[in-house]
Amino acid sequence: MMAIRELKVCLLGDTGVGKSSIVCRFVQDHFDHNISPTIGASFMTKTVPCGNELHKFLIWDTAGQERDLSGGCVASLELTGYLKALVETLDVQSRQDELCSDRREFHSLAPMYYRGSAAAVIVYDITKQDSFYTLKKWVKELKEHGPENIVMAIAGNKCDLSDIREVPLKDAKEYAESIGAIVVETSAKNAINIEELFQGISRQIPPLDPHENGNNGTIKVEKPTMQASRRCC
Ligand SMILES: Nc1nc2c(ncn2[C@@H]2O[C@H](COP(=O)(O)OP(=O)(O)OP(=O)(O)O)[C@@H](O)[C@H]2O)c(=O)[nH]1
Repeated sequence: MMAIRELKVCLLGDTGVGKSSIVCRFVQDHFDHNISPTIGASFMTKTVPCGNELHKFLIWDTAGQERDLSGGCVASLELTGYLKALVETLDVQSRQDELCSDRREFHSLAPMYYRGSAAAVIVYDITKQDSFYTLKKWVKELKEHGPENIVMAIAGNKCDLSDIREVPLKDAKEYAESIGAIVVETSAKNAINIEELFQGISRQIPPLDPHENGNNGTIKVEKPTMQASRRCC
């Protein structure tokens, strides 16, 4: 018998750094050169074994670019039944209505995605120094407003393009160490370190107390399963 734990994870970072591509590679082992920019946010799940537990990642992929939410709301509200339940819990619907009418920028929505998250994957593009500055802004925001014990994982994506790199790995490692984050260079395109990124997160999540009897939001299941809740591309 294994305990299944639901872990909310959000992806944050500049537009075009590859957040959706990382999720798509992790959940579906697929890469799309023509992937569309995210509007609002998208949601997927994947369950992976971790020691004596199963970690069911509830992954929120957020939009990196500020957009007019009057369009974004439509996409964001095309939700699965499961997601609807989650959204009701978070009271996202009423907040989105409010935000749509105000046409505020998407960053106002970000707290809904990192609130209650066990982990945040903050992504930058190793070929774009600016995306590393944006990453630092996200870290600052998480430190100030995010959950207290949130696991932070930094992904330096597009490492297949290291010949045009602008951000040295050393800089990312030093920064990650200074904030107590995991860091890994990834390539969603070439499937490099994507599994390892999420395994690293799993390892940072303290195991459940074996004496607890499943009344802490966990479910006992017979066998490990892998699943994706919907297509991302
Ligand atoms: N070479 C290379 N290109 C990548 C990689 N990951 C993503 N891309 C490309 O980068 C572009 C942006 O990828 P997305 O996954 O949409 O980026 P995003 O961060 O989700 O962007 P927003 O939705 O705007 O926030 C697409 O053309 C991808 O094909 C990678 O590892 N290597």
